[in-house]
Amino acid sequence: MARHPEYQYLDIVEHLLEKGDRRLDRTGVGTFSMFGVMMRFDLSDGTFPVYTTKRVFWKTAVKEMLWFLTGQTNIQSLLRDNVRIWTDWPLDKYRKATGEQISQEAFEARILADDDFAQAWGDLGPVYGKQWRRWRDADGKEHDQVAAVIETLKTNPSSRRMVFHAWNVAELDQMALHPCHMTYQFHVSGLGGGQEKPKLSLLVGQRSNDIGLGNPFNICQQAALLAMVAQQVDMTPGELIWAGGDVHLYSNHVEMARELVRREPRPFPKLRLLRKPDSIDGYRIEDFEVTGYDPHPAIAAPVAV
Ligand SMILES: Nc1nc(=O)c2c([nH]1)NC[C@@H]1CN(c3ccc(C(=O)N[C@@H](CCC(=O)O)C(=O)O)cc3)CN21
Ligand SMILES: O=c1ccn([C@H]2C[C@H](O)[C@@H](COP(=O)(O)O)O2)c(=O)[nH]1
Repeated sequence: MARHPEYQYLDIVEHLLEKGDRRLDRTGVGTFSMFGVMMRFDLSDGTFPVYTTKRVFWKTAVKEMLWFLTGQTNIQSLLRDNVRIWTDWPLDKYRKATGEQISQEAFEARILADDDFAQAWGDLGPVYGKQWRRWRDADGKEHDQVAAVIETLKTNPSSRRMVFHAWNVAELDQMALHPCHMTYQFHVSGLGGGQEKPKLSLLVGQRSNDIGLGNPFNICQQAALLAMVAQQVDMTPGELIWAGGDVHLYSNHVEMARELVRREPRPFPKLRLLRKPDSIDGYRIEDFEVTGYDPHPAIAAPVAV
């Protein structure tokens, strides 16, 4: 039997544990790192690559992807959806600016209850959603890169120019964090005719990746994006190909990593979209049906801010 595709991930984890380059990083936590990594996941049979060697909260990750697609950049809308993974950055900024040692819970409650406060303190700047849907050019015109890619997929699917990306150099200094997953490039195969629908693949270029927390989220949310776009253009999902630049294990994730490589992967779940919305803007978390997910237990780990 073929080796379980999750071993691509576990091999990276193991390599970082054994041979990772020890370095200090921006957060001060310290990492074990390697540079230049690729993984490929075949999604054509409905496979949804949610890792199984720990429970991955795939709904949270997919909700984050849906939030990117809305073009929003304020954590208020994430919190309304009970997604708390971005709170640390505005919280850190607020504490440093005001000296107030507010708890995460109290800060989140205030963002939710007080729109003015959310405006002032909950915005992450022009991060992913803004760049994907409303990239501003030098003349002030806004570009919807996602809609443009979908339009090209419908009208000229053999194009080699179906890309959207978030690394807007002019606006980097206004972002809470620089984009980590940066380039999304689509490719269609099987256009030569025949019975089968064409296959849509996605290559994601990610300059920096937290292998313990970020990667499991990124892989399943990128697979979810591919499934949505494929459905919109009436194609079958092909491969998700993921290319990482600085791929690192934070030093406070070493115990989790050792446990992950001790565990044996179980079959990946399957994803089905229960509804076809009129456009890429119409998806909701309820549209994602995931079956056969039977992971090992969750492992809690701190996020480096
Ligand atoms: N250091 C770092 N790692 C990241 O992965 C990361 C950042 N920073 N900054 C921006 C976003 C935020 N991301 C995050 C942040 C936290 C979790 C996290 O804590 N995940 C938990 C469960 C969280 C939950 O369900 O609420 C996990 O066990 O996966 C995941 C991704 C991904 N990105
Ligand atoms: O989707 C994401 C977002 C962020 N990360 C990680 C990668 C790094 O550990 C930090 C970002 O720090 P930089 O100093 O800007 O590289 O966040 C991720 O893995 N996935």
